[in-house]
Amino acid sequence: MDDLLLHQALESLQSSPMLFILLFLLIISWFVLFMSRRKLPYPPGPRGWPIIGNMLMMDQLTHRGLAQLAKQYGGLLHLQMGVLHIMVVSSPEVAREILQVQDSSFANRPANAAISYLTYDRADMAFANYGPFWRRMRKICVINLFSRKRAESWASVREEVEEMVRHVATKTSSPVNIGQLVFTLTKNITYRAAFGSSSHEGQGEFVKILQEFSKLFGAFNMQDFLPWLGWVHAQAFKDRMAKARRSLDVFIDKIIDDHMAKRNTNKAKKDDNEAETDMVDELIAFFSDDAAKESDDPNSTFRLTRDNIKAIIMDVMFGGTETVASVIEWTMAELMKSPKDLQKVQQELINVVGLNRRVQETDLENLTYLKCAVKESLRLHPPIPLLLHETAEETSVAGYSFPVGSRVYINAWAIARDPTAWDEPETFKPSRFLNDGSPDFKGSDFEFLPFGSGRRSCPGMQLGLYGVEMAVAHLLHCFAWELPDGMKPNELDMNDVFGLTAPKAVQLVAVPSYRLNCPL
Ligand code: HEM
Repeated sequence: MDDLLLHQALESLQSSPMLFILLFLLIISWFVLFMSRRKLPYPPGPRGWPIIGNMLMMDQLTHRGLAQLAKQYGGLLHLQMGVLHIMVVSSPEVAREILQVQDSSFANRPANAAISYLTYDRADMAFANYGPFWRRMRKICVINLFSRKRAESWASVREEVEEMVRHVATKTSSPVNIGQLVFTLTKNITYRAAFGSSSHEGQGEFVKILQEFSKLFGAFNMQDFLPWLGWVHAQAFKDRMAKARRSLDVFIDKIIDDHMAKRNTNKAKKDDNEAETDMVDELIAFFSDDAAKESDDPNSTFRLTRDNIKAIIMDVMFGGTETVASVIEWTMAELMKSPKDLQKVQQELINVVGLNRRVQETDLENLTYLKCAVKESLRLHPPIPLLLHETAEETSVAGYSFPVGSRVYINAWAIARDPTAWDEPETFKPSRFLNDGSPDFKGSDFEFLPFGSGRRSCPGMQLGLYGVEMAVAHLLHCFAWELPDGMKPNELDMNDVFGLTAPKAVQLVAVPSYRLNCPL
C-alpha cells in the first residue's frame, strides 16, 4: 500500500516539474533554517566583517582594550575572530555564573596551535582539558609540589631571598633596578625548586628556551582563527616550534636522566633519607614509560610519562616566575608612590620584628599592613589580567548563547576596578582590607580574582604568596628606599604592558640604604 502511494507521488512529481522545484526549495529552506536556528542570541558586541568577523580589532584583545569595549557593550560581550567565538566577561555577577554556578561547563582551557605543540599535546596541567587526566595531574601537583607545608620547607625561597638582600647590601646609595632584581630572584627560586641545582648552572640556556616559548605562545598564527588559511606561514612557524621543543628536550631529558640515576643509586644503597627533594624527584616517583594518558578508572595507578614531567615543569616555570616577580615589583612601586603607606609598612616591621634581627617566616602572620599592601597591589595589578577558559559544551549565560568551544576571557583586571564593586577603585588604598580582610582573593569574592576561582584556580597561590611576602618584607625591613635623581613619587610611571603577564612598562629603579642595627 505504502509502495503504491510512494509510486503515485513520484509519478505526479515527474509530470509536474513546478511541484518538484517547489518541494526542492521547501526542503532547502527548511534545512537552512534548521542549521542557522539558534534559540538564543550571542551577547552584544561590535559588528564584524564576513568571514574574518572582528579580526581587525585583534590589537584590542588586552585587559585595557577589552575594558574599554565593556564600557560600550556591557559586562558580557561577544567578538567573532574568524571561526572563534570570544566571550568577554567584565562583571563580578557574570564571573560568578561562569566560575561557580556553571564551573564544569567552563573548565576547559583554550590552547592555540603553539601551546598545544609546545606542551606535548597538552600533556601538562595548565592546558589539559578538564577531565579525569587533568584531575589526577592536579592532585599529584597540589599534594607533591604546591602545598604550603612544602613551601615552608623550601630552603630555596629563604636562601634566594637572603642572597638577594646580600646583593642589594653591596649596592647601597646607588640605583637598583628592582624589576630585574626580583625577576632574577623568582627565576632562581623556581629553577632550584624544579631542578634542585643551587649552582644555577645551565640557567642561562634554560632562560633562553623559556623566552622563545613565551614568544611562540603569544605569536599571531592565522591558522588559529581561519584553519583553512593554515598554509600561509605554517612551515616556518612549525620549524621554529620544533626547534624550540628540541632544545627543551635536550635540556630537561639530561636533568631527568641524572635524577633517575641518582634515585637508582640511592635505592641500591637503600638510602631513603635524602635531605631535600626537588620537583623532578617528586614527579619521577610517578614515572612509567608506558603511562596511559587518559584513564577513566579512578582506582588505576596513575603514571606520568617523560612528556608529562617536562610539561609540568614548564607550567611551574611559566606559572611561578613572572607572576611572583610582577607582584613584588608592583607592590614596591605602589608603596614608593604612596610614602604614607610605605611608612606604615616599615613602622609595622619595626613594631613586629625590630631592627636588631631579620624577618623570619613566623613574623609574616603578624605583618597585617604589609599583607594588605600586597593584596591591594594584586587588586590593581593582577599578574594574569585575563583568565582564559573555554566552554566544554554548548550552554547559555544571562540569556545569551555560548556555543561549544567558545573562548571565555574573564577580565580580572577590569572587574577589580569596577566602580560598582569598589570604593575609589583607581586608588591604592591598603587600608580597605584592614577591618575583616574582605573581600578575599581565595575565589569566593568575584570582584577580586587575582588567582581565579573554581576548578581551574591557581594551585600555586600559597607558594606564590609566600615568595612575595618574604621578598617584600625583607626588602622593606633591611633597607630604606628613595627614588633616584630627586624623582617625586607622583612622577613614577605606572603603565603596564600586556603579554603572558602584565608587568610594569618601565621597571622600578630605587636607591637603598641599610637600616638594620645588626649585620647581614
Ligand atoms: C602571586 C603569584 C601568582 C598569581 C597571581 C597566579 C595567578 C594564577 C591565575 C589567575 C591562574 C588562572 C586561574 C583561572 O583560570 O581561573 C593560575 C593558574 C595556574 N597557576 Fe598560578 N599564580 C601565581 C603563582 C603561581 C605559582 C608560584 C605556581 C607554581 C609554582 C603557579 C602555577 C599555576 C598553574 C599550574 C596554573 C594552572 C592551573 C590549572 O589550569 O589547573 N602559579 N595562576
